[in-house]
Amino acid sequence: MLELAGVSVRFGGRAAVDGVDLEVDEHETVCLLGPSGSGKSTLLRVVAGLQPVSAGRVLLGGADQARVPVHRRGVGLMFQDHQLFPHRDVGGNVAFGLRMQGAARAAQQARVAELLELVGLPGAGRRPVSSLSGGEQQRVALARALAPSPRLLMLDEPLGQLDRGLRERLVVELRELFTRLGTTVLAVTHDQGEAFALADRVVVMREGRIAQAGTPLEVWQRPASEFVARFLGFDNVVPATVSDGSAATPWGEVPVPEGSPRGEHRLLVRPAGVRLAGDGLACEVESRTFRGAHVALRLRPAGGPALEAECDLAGAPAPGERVAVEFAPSEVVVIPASPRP
Ligand SMILES: Nc1ncnc2c1ncn2[C@@H]1O[C@H](COP(=O)(O)OP(=O)(O)OP(=O)(O)O)[C@@H](O)[C@H]1O
Repeated sequence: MLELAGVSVRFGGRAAVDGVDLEVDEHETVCLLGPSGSGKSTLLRVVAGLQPVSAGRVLLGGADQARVPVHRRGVGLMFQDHQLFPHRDVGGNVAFGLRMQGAARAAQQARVAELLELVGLPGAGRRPVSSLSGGEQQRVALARALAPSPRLLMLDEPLGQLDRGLRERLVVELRELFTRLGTTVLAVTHDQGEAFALADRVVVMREGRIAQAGTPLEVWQRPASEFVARFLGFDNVVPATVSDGSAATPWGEVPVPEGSPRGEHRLLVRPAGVRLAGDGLACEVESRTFRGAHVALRLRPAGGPALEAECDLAGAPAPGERVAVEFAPSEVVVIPASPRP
């Protein structure tokens, strides 16, 4: 459906997007994820035709888009601030793309009603936009983007402004909706929770390049680099010398999964793999945070950097207490040393 080949965008001397190759299949939802300034929005604007490339090609349905203007690309756009037209009612907003397409009035009305039904706002066509809550405005913006049946829907921080609870609900709704409609989606977010909940595939960006692409599970289970691991919020990363079955680290010997590459690498231990034990690495509890079903501990070990651990609510040690921990190899990932990213 969408293919980017060697796409670069330079502003002055700096590459905001640097030689990106990316494919999005029909019916697939791909989320671009990355820190601020990593080039996500620029890439989206390139696909939409709002940003010329310095190098590379953009193909939609196999056709080069170099000379195709924005309104002929057949892509739908929904931005963070959803930019509804304040002087039009809900129906007028949703009908916008249909008017642009020159659809007949009756067809517009039928499609608007269908879309409002779809996004959970049946019969809201006459309401003024100003009377809607943030979440409702988001739904209207989505209905407006979907109304002309774009072959590719692009979302830039679609839930950016909303509070967390609402975002978590909407992201589930979006996913269900896209699955049901078979929409092809390219979305941008800097929130990994959102990306992982929404996407069939996530693409982690760093300084204009792809640091890792894979299913949410693949990326979560096997971050390709220390950058990706830390971006996902995993802070237990240390240098390690891996030999058969275990690794020498600043925390002492840590068991590693079978088949881990030997040699000088980085080692990640997910917090769930740092377990309180009768015997093991001596640590002092620096802090504990209740996180619903478990407690997150920050530990100061006798040697090496701080460790994040998880334990049950019952019997969670208090700050200042001394504990011992051992490592569960199933939660250990050896990250092969490689040049950037
Ligand atoms: N029109 C422009 N002129 C000059 N520099 C730009 C322009 N647009 C973007 N940039 C720069 O390109 C880089 C990538 O920006 P971009 O907005 O694509 O990042 P992003 O990953 O979407 O960030 P955010 O999450 O903050 O929106 C940034 O360093 C930005 O300052």
